[in-house]
Amino acid sequence: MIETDRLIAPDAESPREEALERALRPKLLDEYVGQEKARSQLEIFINAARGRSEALDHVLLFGPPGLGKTTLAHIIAKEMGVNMRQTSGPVLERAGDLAALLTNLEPNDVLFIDEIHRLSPVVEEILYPAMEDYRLDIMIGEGPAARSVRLDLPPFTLIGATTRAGMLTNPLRDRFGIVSRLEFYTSEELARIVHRSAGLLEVEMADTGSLEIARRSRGTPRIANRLLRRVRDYAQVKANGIVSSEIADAALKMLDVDKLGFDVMDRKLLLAVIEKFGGGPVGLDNLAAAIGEERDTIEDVLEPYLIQQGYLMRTPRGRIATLQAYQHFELPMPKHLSGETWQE
Ligand SMILES: Nc1ncnc2c1ncn2[C@@H]1O[C@H](COP(=O)(O)OP(=O)(O)OP(=O)(O)O)[C@@H](O)[C@H]1O
Ligand SMILES: [Mg+2]
Repeated sequence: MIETDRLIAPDAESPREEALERALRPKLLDEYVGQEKARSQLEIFINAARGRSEALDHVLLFGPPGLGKTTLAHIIAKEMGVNMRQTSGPVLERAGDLAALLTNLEPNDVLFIDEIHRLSPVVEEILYPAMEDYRLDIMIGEGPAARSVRLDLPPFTLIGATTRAGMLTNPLRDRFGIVSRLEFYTSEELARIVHRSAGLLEVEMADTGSLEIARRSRGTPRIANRLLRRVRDYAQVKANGIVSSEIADAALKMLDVDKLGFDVMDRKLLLAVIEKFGGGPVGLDNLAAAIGEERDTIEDVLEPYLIQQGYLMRTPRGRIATLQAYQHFELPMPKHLSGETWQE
């Protein structure tokens, strides 16, 4: 029944999982759990824009995979009462691809560009005047016959999503009026999400069961929903389908997700820093080679949660395992960590 090789990988892997996710996706701002800051800001801006019958200002959503960027983009369009067109950075190869999308928008529509840090420079160039003045400047023809044509666009809202705000060029970032950073969710928030999803999936769930799943979901709704589905299978076969905290715990143990929600890859990374590199500092390339993972996967997917939870530190000289990491694995602490005021 396990459909992915990394159970807690925060990116959606199969088309089947994407379909399942769509079914669980909240549709309105009120159903969107957590992210208080982003939500309360958006609520005001959306109401104001609607009140003036204007397009909402351009929105940049950033944060690790699976925290709800795509979900929020859909919600914004829905709350604005407009259509949403969706594309992604790598798909827009030529200026004409973007022009085709933009010229088809209705007034105040949303254009959602996922992975916006991967736009090609030529596409980015024509996006600037489109965002700023709702204007397209495109070249038609080649050589001496080439001429520039200007097209007026209807007012629209660009929503960009990225896991890598740092990779956006400054001119692009500056053109977003609303910038929202999504944060990892607390266990209580994730428990609410699990509870809601369990209702939609018609899983019988004890509150203690949702909390057990929530605690082990790496702060990420996508992982929480995925673990819920696996736990449901287990409960169905082993326990009349009712998910108690004991059942959740047993299922997650079987799936090799530990008490902190770390899976095989998390443990491999932390143990490599500790055992192969003496606790660090170790550079990203060396670490990637040691555990056989891509640099990008380490930076985008594995590290953010380990850093946020205080198991790993990112320093100018490389990654360092913290005291907590040694304690988690019950390993003897190196001297430099046993003192109280250890400094890098
Ligand atoms: N705030 C939330 N409340 C309830 N469910 C949520 C919330 N955020 C995300 N989810 C659930 O998590 C799933 C993944 O969210 P989403 O696809 O929006 O993540 P993402 O940030 O776009 O990820 P990626 O970076 O991989 O594109 C959604 O299908 C949805 O069911
Ligand atoms: Mg997404």
